[in-house]
Amino acid sequence: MALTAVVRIPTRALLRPWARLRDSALGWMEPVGGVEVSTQRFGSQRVLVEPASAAGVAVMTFKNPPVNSLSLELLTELVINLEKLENDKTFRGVVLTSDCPGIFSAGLDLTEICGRNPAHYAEYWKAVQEMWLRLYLSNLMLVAAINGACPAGGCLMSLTCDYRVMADNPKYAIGLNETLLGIVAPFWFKDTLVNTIGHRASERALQLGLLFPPTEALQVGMVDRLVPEDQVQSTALSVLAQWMAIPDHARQLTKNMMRKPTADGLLKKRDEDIQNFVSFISRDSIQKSLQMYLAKLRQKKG
Ligand SMILES: CCCCCCCCCC/C=C\CC(=O)SCCNC(=O)CCNC(=O)[C@H](O)C(C)(C)COP(=O)(O)OP(=O)(O)OC[C@H]1O[C@@H](n2cnc3c(N)ncnc32)[C@H](O)[C@@H]1OP(=O)(O)O
Repeated sequence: MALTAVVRIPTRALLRPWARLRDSALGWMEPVGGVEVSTQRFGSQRVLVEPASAAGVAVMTFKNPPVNSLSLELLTELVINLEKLENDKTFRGVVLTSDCPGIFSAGLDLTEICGRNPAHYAEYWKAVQEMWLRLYLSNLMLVAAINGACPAGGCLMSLTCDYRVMADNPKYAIGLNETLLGIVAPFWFKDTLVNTIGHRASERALQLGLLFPPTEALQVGMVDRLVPEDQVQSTALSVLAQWMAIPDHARQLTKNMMRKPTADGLLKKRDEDIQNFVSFISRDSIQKSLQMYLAKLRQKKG
C-alpha cells in the first residue's frame, strides 16, 4: 500500500540541517510552509523502504528469506532503492536492517557462485562490486541495524555503513569467514575491514575466518554498539538523529576523503577484479569446496 501523505519541513531546517534535531525535539513537525518531504513507502520484492518518523530518515529492510543471501536480484534491488533514496534530496540517512528473524544476511548467495557458468559469475561479481561501491561511497548516512547473524558478504555490507548497532545475542556472529569456505576475501573486502578494525586485527580475522560473537565484535571495533535485540532498530535511528546534527556538506566531504582512496582501488581495476574472480571461482577445487560447504549447510537440518 502506498502512503502518499506529504509533510512540509521548514526551509530553515533544510538550510541548517543540524537544526533539525533540536527542532524535532521541540515537535516542529507540524505542516508549515517550506519544502515537501515525501513520506511514501516504496521498495521492491526483496527490499522495503519506509520513511521513518524522523524527517529525512528511511529504513531499508531486506526480505529475501530464508537467510537474506545476496542473490543477484537482492543486490540489484538494493542498488536501485539506494539510488532512489539518494536522488530524493529529502533523505539524509538510512538504517539498513533485515526482515529475516535472527539473520541480518548470510552473505553472498552460494547458489550464484556454485555450479554456474563464467558469464553468470562475471555478471554476479559485477553486481557485488556495484553494491559495495554504491554503499561505501554513499552520500547518505548509513547505519546498520544488525539484528542477527552477519557472515561474509553480510558483514561486508554492514562494514560499508557509517555505524553498526548489533543485537547483543551470543547466538549471532559477524565476520569475514571466507577462508572457512576455502575461498579468499578479495582485496577490497580486506581494505574495508582494515579501515574499520586496523591491519593486525584484520590479518588475524581474515586468515582464521573469524566470526566474532557480539561482545568480541565490539571489542575489536567491528561493531560500534550492542543493544538488546528489540532495541536494535530504535537505537540505529537515534544514532542517525545524532549524526543528522552535522552539516551534510562537511560530513559528506569528510566521508569521501576517508573512503575514496579505498574505492579507487577497485574502480581502477574493476574488469581485472571480475576476471580474477571468474577464474578463481571456476576452479574445480574451489567449486568442490563450495559444494561441500553448501551440502553441510543443507544437511544441518536432516
Ligand atoms: C586470488 C583472489 C581472487 C579473489 C577471488 C574472490 C573469491 C570469492 C570471494 C567471495 C566473497 C564472499 C563470500 C560469501 O559471502 S560466501 C557466503 C558465506 N556465508 C556463510 O558462510 C553463511 C552460511 N550460512 C550460515 O551460516 C547459516 O545459514 C546462517 C546464516 C547462520 C543461518 O543459519 P540457520 O540455521 O538459521 O539457517 P540454515 O538452515 O543454515 O539455512 C537455511 C537455508 O538457507 C541456505 N543458505 C544459508 N546460507 C546461504 C548462502 N550464503 N547462500 C545460499 N544459501 C544459503 C541453507 O543452505 C538452507 O537451505 P535449505 O533450506 O537447506 O535448502
